[in-house]
Amino acid sequence: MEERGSPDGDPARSLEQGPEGPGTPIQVVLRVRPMSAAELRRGEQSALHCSGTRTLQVSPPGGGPDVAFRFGAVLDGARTQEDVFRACGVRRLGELALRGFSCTVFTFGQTGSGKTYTLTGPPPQGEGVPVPPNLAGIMQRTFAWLLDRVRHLGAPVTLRASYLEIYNEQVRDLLSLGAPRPLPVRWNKTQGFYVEQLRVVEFRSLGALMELMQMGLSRRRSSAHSLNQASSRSHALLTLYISCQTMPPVDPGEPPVGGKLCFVDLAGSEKVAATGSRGELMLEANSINRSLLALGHCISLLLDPQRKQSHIPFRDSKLTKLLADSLGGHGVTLMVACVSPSVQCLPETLSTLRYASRAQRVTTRPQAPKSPMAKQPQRLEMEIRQLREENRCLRSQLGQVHPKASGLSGARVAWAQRNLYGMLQEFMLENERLRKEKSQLQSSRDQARDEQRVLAQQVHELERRLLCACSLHLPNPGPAPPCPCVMAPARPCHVSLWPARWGEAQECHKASDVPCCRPCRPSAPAPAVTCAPCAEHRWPTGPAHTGGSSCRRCLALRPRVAWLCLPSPHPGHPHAILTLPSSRERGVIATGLGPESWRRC
Ligand SMILES: Nc1ncnc2c1ncn2[C@@H]1O[C@H](COP(=O)(O)OP(=O)(O)OP(=O)(O)O)[C@@H](O)[C@H]1O
Repeated sequence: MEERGSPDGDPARSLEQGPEGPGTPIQVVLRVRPMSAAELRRGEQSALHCSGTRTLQVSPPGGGPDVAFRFGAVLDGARTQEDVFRACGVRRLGELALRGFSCTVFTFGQTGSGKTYTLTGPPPQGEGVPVPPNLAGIMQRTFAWLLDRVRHLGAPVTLRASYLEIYNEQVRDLLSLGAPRPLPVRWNKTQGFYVEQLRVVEFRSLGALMELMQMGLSRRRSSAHSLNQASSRSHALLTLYISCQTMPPVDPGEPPVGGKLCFVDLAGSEKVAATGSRGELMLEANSINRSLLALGHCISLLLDPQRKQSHIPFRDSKLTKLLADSLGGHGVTLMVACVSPSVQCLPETLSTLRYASRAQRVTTRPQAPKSPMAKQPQRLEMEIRQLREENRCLRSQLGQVHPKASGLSGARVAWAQRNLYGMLQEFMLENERLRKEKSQLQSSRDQARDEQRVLAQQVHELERRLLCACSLHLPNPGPAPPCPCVMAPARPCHVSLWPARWGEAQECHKASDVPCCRPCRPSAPAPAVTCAPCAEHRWPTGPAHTGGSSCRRCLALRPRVAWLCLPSPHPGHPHAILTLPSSRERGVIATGLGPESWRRC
């Protein structure tokens, strides 16, 4: 007897040895369904015989030696749904999922071999008619066990579910609120392949989960053909997301530790000639066969020890993308291979058996996602590395700064080098102090500016009033004169703003005895003039008197003579000297200026 397959033990035992070890093989359980009523009617013979609990013998129809296949468990047609559930060790997978592992159960086999029956039981007898409890499949039994387990766990667990199908190479959400529409499959480093916008529904009770499953099953594509009256035309993936909040997350936004339990009901491989599929059924069959071929190709390549994981063509189909982690990644995987006992189905059965034999030699490297607490040492290590690097940079910067240039004493530098953080703190305090000082200075500067603006306005107003007053007392101010004091060759005392009406700013000379610009006026003496002829009368210097050094009475008494005009003794100044008959009297009158602007030489 030829024996195929190399199971190293049952699934449970292998997982007990530690799924986090170097590599765990995919566990394979073989289920042989009983002869169907149609097969019995046709009088078909069985070609399969179970030998013990783990070996299947295949008797070729034309005679010849039996071929034996060994799997983790072999279950014949007499085994109940409960037997299958127990033999598959799904509870063990559930426990692993609760610990954060990603677990997958998938059924594989030709069309009509009993995959859907194994996972979810027989098709419902009518809408809303539940599957009898004794016929419930692996999924319902796992749900019941899980909800019960969570209830007794004593720690808060969040349960959510998603349900999708891959139909004609399109992913459709079976739990979508509207009509299912194609969803993209994406990839990222943390999640691997995932379906974008897939609806994930939280549930709290077994009833709610059953409803979700029924909703998905009712929406899943199925059709009738010669080998199966309710043949699934799509691959369906129901995933349970289990989040255990046994320890508080380090970061508030961080999701709790979570595992996954995924049930995959693959569509069955079929020979179109055997099923008689035409039109749409044939297109569906081609799509199913193509994706199963891609899956088989990946499994074959995964067996090659020389082959690196990155070279496995998981991207060839949506199915292989979504099963990538279960087959070659960090998941724990159980495959339930389903076959028909009929001799008529033997070629497909042998194909399934070979497929399953290869699969059970594929190993994965199960890995639970790191909990936040488990991540902590890594995180701290990274922080320490970053701080060391920062420290090194600061030290090198400090070395570049000369102590004298930085204004730090040698003792302070030594201290700072010993304690870089202390130094940084000191700089920050100093910086803060300087900022405060700067803001105070800025506010007092602004205040002074405001005061200056008010004073300038007041000055301007006063000057305006002064000018108004002057213009009222003068018969004709004439054109704007320069300040008379500029004519004196004396040192300027200051620059004064002469009234705008009379021109621009002029230099003022204190030496002048005529008050000129405003600031000079108080300091300029106002000497009294004594009449030269009579030496009796005195009058204040000013524009009111035009008679030179004679009082009005003396002027009236003296004889009138012509005045002599002489060139100016001050080059560049437009004035003339008038000589009076009396040699003792001389005066200077600026040409073209009013009487108010004369002065004595
Ligand atoms: N172990 C079993 N005991 C009794 N009936 C079974 C068993 N397995 C399968 N059947 C019946 O066989 C028929 C085909 O089964 P099922 O639909 O599960 O096959 P399948 O492999 O899912 O097919 P497909 O790939 O076409 O969807 C169904 O009527 C189902 O009730």
